[in-house]
Amino acid sequence: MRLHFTKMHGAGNDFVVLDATRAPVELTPEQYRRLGDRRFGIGADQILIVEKTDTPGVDFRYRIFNNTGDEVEHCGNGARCFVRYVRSHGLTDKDQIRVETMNNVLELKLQPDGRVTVDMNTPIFSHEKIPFDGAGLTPRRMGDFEQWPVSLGDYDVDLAVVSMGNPHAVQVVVDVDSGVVASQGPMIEAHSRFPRKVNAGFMQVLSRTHIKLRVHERGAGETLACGTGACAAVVAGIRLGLLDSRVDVDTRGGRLTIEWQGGDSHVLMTGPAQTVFEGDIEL
Ligand SMILES: N[C@H](CCC[C@H](N)C(=O)O)C(=O)O
Repeated sequence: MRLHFTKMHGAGNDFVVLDATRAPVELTPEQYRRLGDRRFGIGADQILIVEKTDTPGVDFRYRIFNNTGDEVEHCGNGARCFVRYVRSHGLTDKDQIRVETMNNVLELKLQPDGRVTVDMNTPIFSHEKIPFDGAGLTPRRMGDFEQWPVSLGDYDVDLAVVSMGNPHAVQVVVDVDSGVVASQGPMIEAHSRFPRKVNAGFMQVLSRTHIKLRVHERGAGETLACGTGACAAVVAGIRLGLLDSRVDVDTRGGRLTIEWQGGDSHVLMTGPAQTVFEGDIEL
């Protein structure tokens, strides 16, 4: 099967984007893995599928597959690339579109400076919905939030847990470049207290309006940036009393800006979205 694709990235989190608006794209997990493979395929953290939808008030459907082949609920950096893609491929002439994912509807807006703002909806804190099993743990209360002492064997890590539609465990660390991402990321990702695994975020607070963030992503390993991870880290940092309502997030791939007014307000994420090349692949 010959597939036309577009290679894109949002702050270094990279994607293969496939257009399924004219004909359905139904691939096997092995074929998604091949597309994401940096040696035997194109190479990407995630594969994004653009589909039509007949849901009233919604412009497109947005499906996301990690490069391990599993379909997931959300991808923030991918959402920014999504709107860049549909505009540049003539699938819409709107500057603001609404797209539905597995469990969400997002508003995506192209900004005059070329960046994209995504309304990421409200964060989810219910342990049942994250999902997170905190049974038997005594959380440390900080601000109006909790840090949960999850055991990694011979030591505990203090995790703030939140979902942006996909699960995140955020740890406040003194230095994101101290090696903790490589040593702790895989253990947290696969920890039994996260029944559907989890994206493991490591946040270094530089000021109340500026953090450094590295994320070991569920089903992709460490990525150069994680959009939902940046939202989760800022939401957790605000509730822990460490951050103000608008924060610049420096990731290894670029800068994202996250805004959240607390409560039931929506999280807004603004950042870059770039097309790298187009091509065809024989699967
Ligand atoms: N690895 C994530 C999906 C991609 C999220 C990330 N690339 C983003 O920008 O939000 C998960 O399994 O939930």
